[in-house]
Amino acid sequence: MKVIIGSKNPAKILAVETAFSHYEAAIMSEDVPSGVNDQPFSDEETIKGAINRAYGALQASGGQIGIGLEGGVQKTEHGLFLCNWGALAEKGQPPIIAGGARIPLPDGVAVRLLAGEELGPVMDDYAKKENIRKNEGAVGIFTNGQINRADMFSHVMKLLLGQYEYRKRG
Ligand SMILES: O=P(O)(O)OP(=O)(O)OP(=O)(O)OC[C@H]1O[C@@H](n2cnc3c(O)ncnc32)[C@H](O)[C@@H]1O
Ligand SMILES: [Mg+2]
Repeated sequence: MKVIIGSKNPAKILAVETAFSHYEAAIMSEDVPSGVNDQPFSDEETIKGAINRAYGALQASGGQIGIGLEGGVQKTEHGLFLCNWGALAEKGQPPIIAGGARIPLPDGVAVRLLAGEELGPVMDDYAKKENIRKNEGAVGIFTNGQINRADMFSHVMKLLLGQYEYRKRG
């Protein structure tokens, strides 16, 4: 089985590799457009990004499965929350979709996103580190390392793969 991830982000790639570790799967990655804003601002937009990446990866490759993982934020009455979504695409089938863990962002980060900045660079600036988005992620910083970005996307991947297996059972 050939699986293509629609991103070159190492945290996303690690999550997909971990999820498929019990499969005889060749895992590849391709930088495909999400078709949404670089900083998605709702669950709806983030899901669309994940689906677009999944089908984009499938089309780019001739593989059997395309995976799209997308990060965004969602406004709530309790503040701006991180949101993460995943999609699994198979040719001729509707997408399989799953959501990830969510936590609120501190006001100091939220105001900058609301002013139009992207979370990736804002996080590096806020935490005085580099490439957080490719490593522990915002979720890793604000959970004191309890859940990093790959862990969080690994959970999304299990939810996707489990639904895929259930579909295959018929
Ligand atoms: O290369 P791609 O796959 O695009 O990976 P990305 O890190 O940009 O991730 P997304 O496009 O899925 O995320 C949308 C935006 O949110 C940022 N982002 C999302 N989750 C993050 C996290 O946990 N830590 C830091 N930045 C994050 C990211 O840098 C983008 O600005
Ligand atoms: Mg991005």
